[in-house]
Amino acid sequence: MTPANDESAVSDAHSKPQLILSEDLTVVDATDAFLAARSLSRDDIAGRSIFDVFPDEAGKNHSSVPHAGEEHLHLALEAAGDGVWEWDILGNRFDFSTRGRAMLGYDESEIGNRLDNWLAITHPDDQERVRANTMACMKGRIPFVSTEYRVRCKDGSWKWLLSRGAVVQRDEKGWATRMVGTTLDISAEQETLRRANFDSLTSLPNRNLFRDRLEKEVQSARRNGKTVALLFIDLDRFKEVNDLLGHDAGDKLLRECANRILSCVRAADTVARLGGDEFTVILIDLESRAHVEDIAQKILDALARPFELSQQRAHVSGSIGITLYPDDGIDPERLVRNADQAMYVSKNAGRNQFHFFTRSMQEQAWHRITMMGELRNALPRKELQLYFQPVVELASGRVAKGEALLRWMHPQKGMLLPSEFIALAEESGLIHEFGNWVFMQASAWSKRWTELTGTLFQVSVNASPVQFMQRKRALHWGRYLSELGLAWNSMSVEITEGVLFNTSSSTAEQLLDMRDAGIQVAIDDFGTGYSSMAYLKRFDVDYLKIDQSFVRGTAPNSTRRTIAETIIVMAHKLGLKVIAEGVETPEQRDWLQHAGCDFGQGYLFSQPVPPEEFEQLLSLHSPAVSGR
Ligand SMILES: Nc1nc2c(ncn2[C@@H]2O[C@H](COP(=O)(O)OP(=O)(O)OP(=O)(O)O)[C@@H](O)[C@H]2O)c(=O)[nH]1
Repeated sequence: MTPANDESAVSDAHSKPQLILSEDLTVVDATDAFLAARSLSRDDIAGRSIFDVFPDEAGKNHSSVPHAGEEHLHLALEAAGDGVWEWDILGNRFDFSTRGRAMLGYDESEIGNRLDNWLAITHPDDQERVRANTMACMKGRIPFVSTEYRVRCKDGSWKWLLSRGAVVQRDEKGWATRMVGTTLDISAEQETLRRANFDSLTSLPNRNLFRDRLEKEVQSARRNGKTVALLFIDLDRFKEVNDLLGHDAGDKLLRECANRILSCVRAADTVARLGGDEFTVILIDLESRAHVEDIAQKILDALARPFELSQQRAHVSGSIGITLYPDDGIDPERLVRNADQAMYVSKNAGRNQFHFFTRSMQEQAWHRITMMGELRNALPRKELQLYFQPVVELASGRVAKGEALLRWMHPQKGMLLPSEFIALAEESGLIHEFGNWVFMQASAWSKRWTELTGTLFQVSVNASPVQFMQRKRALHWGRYLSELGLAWNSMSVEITEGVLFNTSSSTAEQLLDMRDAGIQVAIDDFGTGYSSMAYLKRFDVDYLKIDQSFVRGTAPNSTRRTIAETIIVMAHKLGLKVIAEGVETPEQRDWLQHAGCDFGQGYLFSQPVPPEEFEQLLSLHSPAVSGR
């Protein structure tokens, strides 16, 4: 808000001889001092144009030097702004008051007295607007001119000015011969506006301005019967750039991404950064769907080029979701959601690609939202249950351990496997609650079966990488075991190799804490990921679980079996025990036993079963239990 229309400025300034003007140079109020000096009452001036209040002074002659009568006008104008200008069009003379010049750091001797001298220090991007607005006023198309533009100060910086003025004299043919006006420094307001609307890292429009633009483009397309495309872009694996090269390099990459995306679109299109590594593009005046595809592909190609970041080279890619107005939706909110959903489809399909929004995506999204709501209630409604699958010692054939597996007994859909809901639990953060519940339940069963069999009976639980990510949600499982009075190796935790490779300190610390508490660690699905032996040593892992793809359906002498045998030998050399998953036939069991594998798990022995059934299995294989 400028002083001219700031109500508080009116009351604060009553002691000074000031006149308060609105944007169109109408008098809002005046200070008592101002009125007293001119023998005017408030009623004489309030709500009237400045040029009506001072008709005699406004534009009496062409002279660029204000004569005595005009001083009122100048005083009044100067009180309303930081500077007063007067343009004698016939005399080609543009006068800017001392106060106005001082605002920009220039004195009387600097910058000439012609309009072009001032236009020369006007920002090139704003010159045309200044000219066009002034011309409109001169031609009488608008009663007052009001333009925001940038001017270069003496120190080289740019200031945002608001210039308002009017034609105060015309010749007999109606040509404007003289204009006067005021100039305000609005840099501070512009800066506030800029901060509210632009992203400070990339200078692109931020979420705020993006929403605004999308709404405007949709309105304009509605009026003109045009199509708008909205692209949602999320960089792939950008976190790795931050983790490996540092946050500054990540920032640099984001800035470069902004430039690359900008270079793929036209000036009238909008590129915005919503935050993090998320960008959006609004494409207008579309010719065809193929046109959108071309631009999306261009953006993907641009992002896939290597980034040179302070002597280091980085690679990322982008996943893009696209939605069209009006085909997919007419509401901007809806369009953003559509594009976001389509972007997730690109991510899940392998990244570095684009997908258009489809109705079935919307249905899937609804399905996810519904499932998420139901999942939140699963624990309180006691719908979660543990099943157990035996782990058999191959040499003796006895059930040596059990793996706890989570099941969701969905009231309508029946029993759901972890693959159908764990990703949702990870996304919603419910995984922390679920993980703790599983550990506690499984510990209780371990305790019971240890008492029942008379020997320590270890139960393993699966832990998701997400459970290790937040230090503030540390897994206090070791403490829980002591409270239960359970032995240190009553429980083991199965993690995937990815957890070992996670560079975050939280993950490493939590894993080592767990090891310190005596909980054993097994690596699940071994052989399918990075399979680095060095990491196994670093975290003092106890068990390797060979992925079932190396066992189930494999032929004797096949490469898969050779890999499995090699893993067994290497693991033993490192002092690790090996569990083979997916054992389905006696032939596979015999081969594994021959290869020196310690334990086996699979349908040959038993499917995962509820705890009561598991207990029966135990009694079949354990003399202590069967003897009771
Ligand atoms: N350098 C930098 N990093 C940021 C900024 N804002 C967010 N981030 C990081 O950007 C990363 C965004 O990660 P995600 O999009 O979740 O993950 P991603 O690694 O890109 O993985 P996918 O999207 O699944 O392919 C997080 O690690 C944030 O910490 C920023 O302004 N500068």
